[in-house]
Amino acid sequence: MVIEELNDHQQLIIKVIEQRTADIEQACEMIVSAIQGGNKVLIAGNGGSAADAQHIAAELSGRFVKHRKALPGIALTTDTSALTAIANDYGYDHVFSRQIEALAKPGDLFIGISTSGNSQGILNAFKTAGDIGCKTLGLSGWSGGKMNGLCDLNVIVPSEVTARIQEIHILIGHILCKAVDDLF
Ligand SMILES: O=C(CO)[C@@H](O)[C@H](O)[C@H](O)[C@H](O)COP(=O)(O)O
Ligand SMILES: [Zn+2]
Repeated sequence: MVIEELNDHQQLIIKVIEQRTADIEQACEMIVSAIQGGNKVLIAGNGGSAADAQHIAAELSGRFVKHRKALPGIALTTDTSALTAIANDYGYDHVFSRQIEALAKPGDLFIGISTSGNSQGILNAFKTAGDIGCKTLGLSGWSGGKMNGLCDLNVIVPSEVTARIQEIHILIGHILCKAVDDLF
């Protein structure tokens, strides 16, 4: 079992290198240009992708590898008061879009993470972020799901296995953080 899992991961990395390098480079340009322009990066996802959102945000406000100034990365998955109030009063599908309505400004970058590309809360968040004039970056899997067409760039990990997709998402997250570190 273990060697099969490791081999699956390795095969997927090879596919990502072959098929998605240009998209990941474009995603790096999006985050670099948002940060250079003095904008915020807002990030959201469910379950393991919520953890990814927090992980990436913390590496912006804290640090990734090198010491540099603190940067505005905010995960929309951490404020349990906001999450529970919005879910209770408006429905779970609004937990991210409502926070975006409250916090986002034109030029900010919203990163929505969904392995299926179909989580309604993330889809609503893309619609609201786009309406406000944010740049929008998706990290997804399968064929991109309903996130296709809802974000400026949807980086689709070519797999149908949630765990494998998530493993590549955090790799992409670290590459985005490296691109930001390289600015300083
Ligand atoms: O981490 C895992 C599975 O590896 C789960 O927690 C997973 O993130 C959850 O089932 C999510 O709700 C899946 O949502 P999504 O990626 O399709 O948007
Ligand atoms: Zn997981």
